[in-house]
Amino acid sequence: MASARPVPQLTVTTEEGSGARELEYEEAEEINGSAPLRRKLSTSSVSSTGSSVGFEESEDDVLSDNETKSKGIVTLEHVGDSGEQANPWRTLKTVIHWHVVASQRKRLSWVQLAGHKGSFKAGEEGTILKKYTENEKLCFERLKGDVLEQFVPTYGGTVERDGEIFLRMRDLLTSFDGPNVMDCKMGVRTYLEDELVRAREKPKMRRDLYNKMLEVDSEAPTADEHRQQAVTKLRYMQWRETISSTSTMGYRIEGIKKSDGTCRTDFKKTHSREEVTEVFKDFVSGNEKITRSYIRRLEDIKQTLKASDFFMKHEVIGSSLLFIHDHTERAEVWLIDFGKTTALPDGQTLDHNKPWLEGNREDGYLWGLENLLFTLHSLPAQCS
Ligand SMILES: Nc1ncnc2c1ncn2[C@@H]1O[C@H](COP(=O)(O)OP(=O)(O)OP(=O)(O)O)[C@@H](O)[C@H]1O
Ligand SMILES: O=P(O)(O)O[C@@H]1[C@H](O)[C@H](O)[C@@H](OP(=O)(O)O)[C@H](OP(=O)(O)O)[C@H]1O
Repeated sequence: MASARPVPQLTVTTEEGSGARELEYEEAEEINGSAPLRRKLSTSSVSSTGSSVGFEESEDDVLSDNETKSKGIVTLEHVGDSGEQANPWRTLKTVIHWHVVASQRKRLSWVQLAGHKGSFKAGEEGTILKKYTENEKLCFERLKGDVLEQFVPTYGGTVERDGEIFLRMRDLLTSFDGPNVMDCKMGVRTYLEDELVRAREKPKMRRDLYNKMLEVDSEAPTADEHRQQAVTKLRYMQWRETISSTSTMGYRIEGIKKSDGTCRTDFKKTHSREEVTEVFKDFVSGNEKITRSYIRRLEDIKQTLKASDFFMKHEVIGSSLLFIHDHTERAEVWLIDFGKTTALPDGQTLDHNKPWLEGNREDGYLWGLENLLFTLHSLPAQCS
C-alpha cells in the first residue's frame, strides 16, 4: 500500500466583518456561471461577535449515527409516474395540479447507508428518485456513451413529483434477495477545491457540525471552537478525513447493512488498515467466493476508469462505491453519487493517482481503489 499523504490544511482566521450579507453558495456559483452544487439555499449571517465568520446550520438533515444505526432501512414514498420529463417552467403549474392522494401512495422499504435524509423517493418498479442537483444530472448525461456507464446505475432522466424535481435511476438493490450492502466513499479528499477557496474567503461557522464532532470526540474541537461552539464545514470535513481512512488510504467505509437486518454507520473512527480489514471481513462473512467476485469487479472498474474519458476530465469528490451481495453469492460493485463530481476546465485532465496539492485538483480516486483492492486481496487468506 502507498504511504499516507499530507493533506493541505486551511487555517481559518477571524477577520473584522463589513456587515455585508454573505453570498450563498448557489448565488456565488451562478455568478461564476457554473452549475449549483447545493440542494437548497441556506441563510448565513454575520456572527454576534462582529466577525465575518458567518454562522450557518445544515442545509439538509444528514442522517446521524443514531438515526441510521438502528436499522439503515428507510421507507421511501412512492408516487405515481407521470412519465414526464421535468420542465422548470411548468413547476409551479404542476405543484398546483398534482393530484396524488397520500393514501394511494405505495411505500418501499429500502436501504440508505449515507447521505441526506429525504433525498430519495421510490420510483416505478426497479427505480429510485434522487433529489435533483444540476451537477449530478450533468454527470449522468456526460456518462451516456462513456465506457464507465456500465458501472453506474442506469439513468432515466429527470421527473417531477409533488412539485420537486428528481433524477430517476435504477435501484441497484432490486435484483438481490436480502442484500448485504456497503458504501465506501472514495478519494483522499471529500470537499471540492472550489469549496476550499470559498471557505477561505468566507468561512462560516456551523454549530451542527461542532455537535457532530463532539459526539465522536469531545476533545476534537480546539479551545476557540469550543468557545464558539461551532466549526467550519471545511474543518469538519478535514477532521473526518483524518480520523477515518480517507487521508491515509483514499477511501473510507460509510455504512454497512447486512442481510441479518443489522446496520452500522459508526465507522467515523475506523482508521487503520487492520480495522478496515476487519470490517470487510465481517461484511463478506468470510466468504471467499464473494470476496473474489468483488475483486474481479473492482479490477474491471479500475481498467474501465483508466479508459474513461469522463473520469479523465472530472474531479471526482464524495462519490462512493456501493458493494452488494446476497445469499446466492452474487456480488456487484457500482459507482454512485456524482453530486460533487465536477468537470475540469477544457484541456485539463487528472491522473487520480497523484498526491493532491491545492490547485492540481487530484482526488486520489485510483489510489484509493488500489488500496481497497489491496484490502480485499488480503481477505481470502484471513477468511480461510
Ligand atoms: N442507485 C442506487 N441503488 C441503490 N441504493 C442507492 C442508490 N443510490 C444511492 N443508494 C443508497 O443511498 C445512499 C446515499 O446515496 P448518495 O450518496 O447518492 O446520497 P447523497 O445524499 O448524495 O449522499 P452524500 O450526502 O454523502 O453526498 C447510499 O449509501 C446507498 O445506500
Ligand atoms: O458524514 P457526516 O459526518 O455526517 O458529514 C456529512 C458528510 O461529509 C456529507 O458528505 C456532507 O455533505 P456534502 O458531501 O454534500 O458536502 C455533509 O455536509 P452538510 O452538513 O453541509 O450537508 C456532512 O455533514
